[in-house]
Amino acid sequence: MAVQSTLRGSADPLAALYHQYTNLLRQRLKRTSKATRLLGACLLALSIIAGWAGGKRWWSKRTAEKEQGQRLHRRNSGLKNKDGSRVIFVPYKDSISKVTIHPTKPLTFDAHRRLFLNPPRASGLAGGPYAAQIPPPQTKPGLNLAFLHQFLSLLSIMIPRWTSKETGLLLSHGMFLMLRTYLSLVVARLDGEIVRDLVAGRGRSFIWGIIKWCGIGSFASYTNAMIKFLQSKVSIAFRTRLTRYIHDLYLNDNLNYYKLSNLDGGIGQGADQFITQDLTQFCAAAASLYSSLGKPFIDLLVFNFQLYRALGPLALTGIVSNYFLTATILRRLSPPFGKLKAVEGRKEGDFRGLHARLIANAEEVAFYGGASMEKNFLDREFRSLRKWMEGIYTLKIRYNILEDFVLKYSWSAYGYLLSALPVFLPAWGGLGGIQELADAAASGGRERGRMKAFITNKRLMLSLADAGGRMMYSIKDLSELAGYTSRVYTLISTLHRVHANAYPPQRGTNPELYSLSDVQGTIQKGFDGVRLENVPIVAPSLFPRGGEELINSLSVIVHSGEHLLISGANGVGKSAVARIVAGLWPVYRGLVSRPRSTGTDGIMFLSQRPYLSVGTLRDQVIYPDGEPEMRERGRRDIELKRVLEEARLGYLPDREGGWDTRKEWKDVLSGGEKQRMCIARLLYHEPRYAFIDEGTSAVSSDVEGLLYERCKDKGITLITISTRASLKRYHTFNLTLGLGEDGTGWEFERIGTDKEKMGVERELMELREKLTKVDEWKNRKAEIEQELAKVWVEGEVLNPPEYMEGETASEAQ
Ligand SMILES: Nc1ncnc2c1ncn2[C@@H]1O[C@H](COP(=O)(O)OP(=O)(O)OP(=O)(O)O)[C@@H](O)[C@H]1O
Repeated sequence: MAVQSTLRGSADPLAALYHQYTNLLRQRLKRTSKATRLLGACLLALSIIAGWAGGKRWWSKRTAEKEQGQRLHRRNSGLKNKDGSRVIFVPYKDSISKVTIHPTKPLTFDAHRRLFLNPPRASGLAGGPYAAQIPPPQTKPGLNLAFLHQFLSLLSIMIPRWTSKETGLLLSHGMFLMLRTYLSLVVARLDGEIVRDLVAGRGRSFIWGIIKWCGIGSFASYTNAMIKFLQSKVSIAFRTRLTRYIHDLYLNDNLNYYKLSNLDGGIGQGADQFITQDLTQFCAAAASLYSSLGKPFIDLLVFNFQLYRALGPLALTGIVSNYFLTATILRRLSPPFGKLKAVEGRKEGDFRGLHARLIANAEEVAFYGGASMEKNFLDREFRSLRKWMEGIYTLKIRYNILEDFVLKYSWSAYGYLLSALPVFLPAWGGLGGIQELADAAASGGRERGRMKAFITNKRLMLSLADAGGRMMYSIKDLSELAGYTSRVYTLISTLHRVHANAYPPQRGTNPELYSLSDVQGTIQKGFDGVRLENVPIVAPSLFPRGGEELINSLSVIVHSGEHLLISGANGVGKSAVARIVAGLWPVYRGLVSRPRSTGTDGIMFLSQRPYLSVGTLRDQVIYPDGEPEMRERGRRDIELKRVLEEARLGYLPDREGGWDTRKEWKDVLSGGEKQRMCIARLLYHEPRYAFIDEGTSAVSSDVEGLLYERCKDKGITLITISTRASLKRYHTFNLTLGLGEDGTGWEFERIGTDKEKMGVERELMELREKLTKVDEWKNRKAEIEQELAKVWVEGEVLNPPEYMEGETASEAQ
């Protein structure tokens, strides 16, 4: 027959493989003996029974696990494993799903530090004189070596091992991508055959072709759906890895979550936008890039090969040079999408941050009636974001016109030209040209042959154009990915810097006094007491600036049972002392000694603003412990009830509906109740030492006294920060800050000493003396008022008005 597909010569490799193995299996089965078959049947039966028993056990274990999960979820609780991992239970659909979280090993962080803090010089990310910023400002997010280094560094977190789950996901994704390419090839061939049969008027073949088309179509749809599904799975798997890694680095004993925005400042206001939005977009872009680059790449290889066979080397040269030309033009003319996206991310973050701030302080703003001011801030931020985005869209218009024209229309025209090669230049037209020459010798059917070859080639060309187009579109996607990559890399590098306390002095400059590059103090943990020796109290500034000295050199020691009151005017640095002992602020010079642990048997800090966590009522009392820790310590709800009663909050469990009630506690409890809840935490944890920063300022003085006495009875040594002199009676020592002319002096004295008593008596005598003069002052006051009541007119004195006369008369009486 004259009509032959140019592709028919290539036997379908998958079909051949399938036939070969089914034949092999059939032959093997025919050759087996009766005994072997019997043995096989027995083994099959045994495995079915074993499978059933195993399945039953698995099912009952799962049911028990679910019940336990539901109970623990209700209590906002989980399980702790011996290897340090935690099992938590999260609602999933109508049931509860179990999630095991393994903490990142400290060694992993150490190993990664090289990637994030010490990048190769060639990448252009090495700090140089700009170590204050990561990445340095001269590195623009875009398609460059810096992007490659950043992406590979993040990849080492997203795919930590070849044996990890993500590798499996990527492999199966890749398999489906290849399957899809193969199906496109089959579809292209089938398309040609159907048109050929239609033109030839062969009804049966035509119908058979349509049936095959539908079958392949449904399989192709399944493949497409799986590709999308696996892409989302890859994206969420990447996100899970990165989020857990970042959380482990962000929320740990080194207090990185505090230091990141209060001391380092490398990522601006906060990490929330980075961890939520930017990370999601990065993972989605990275996962889609795999298919948007991977699939077209496979398509390009396969289709180019097929077209090379069908249309000859001239066409292939044309196609390949077309790619290079297009890629060069688009790359030259594409705006810096990476940089644009990175800035957009930052602006989105600022806008979102303002909203979060308003939600957190809604009550305060409402009392002030500050809605219009807040609206101004929000509108201004949104306007800036809008302007930026409009700018991006305007830049995109020009690029999109060019991109569309080049990729859709000029490529199609080029495709027609290439498909016509076998017809007009058979000698240059590959297999198609040979076919053309053969058909020319035979009589009839030439047009039909051309038609089928053209349809097949045209479809291949379309798929190729589509693949090539997607590759080219990926240039833009890649640039945007570079922007997201830069944001996520910046976050992780900054976290590593905070974690490792890596603040090298800036080259060519001397570090400022009290800069993070020049921290020389020592913290000694494991001391039974609190001691500061020649420690300057310094309010830090964001790196690389130096901090502001509040107190030149403080030396204090607090032993067990010697309660200390820290007093002084506002802003002199009372809370700063607590921040330094807690490790929030650096110890620039001198020595700070404190107990090793925070919490039970160690030291606790109650901040000036009472904090209430999300979770149940129980969680509020036992914070920062969770329920698993509480059970581990062998503590029971009945003890919590007693603790609440001691803090004068015994009515709460009944009022709020039990220990497992979850509410927005910061809105439910009053100011005084919040402070008493914090005292309840102290009574629950029973630390040896406790800093209480204005912890009872909203509590009535009688209850305040009771709370202090209760804490002392429990053996807690109190270090109170307060301006209330009445609190002196519960303390042994008093540290007064902010003395002297410049306010950097301090005095440490025992309360109730002779010196102090003399001071009080002197004050009493002065007051008594003043009281003796009261009558004298009263008479003088009356005289002045009488004088003032007269109205002077130039030259004469008018009598006071009538109503004043009555008043002066009554006063005189
Ligand atoms: N995170 C911070 N970064 C830099 N400076 C800060 C920070 N927090 C507070 N300061 C500054 O440090 C100084 C001391 O603050 P601190 O909170 O210790 O005052 P205080 O004596 O406790 O005052 P108050 O009685 O009002 O609570 C203040 O001038 C304050 O502006």
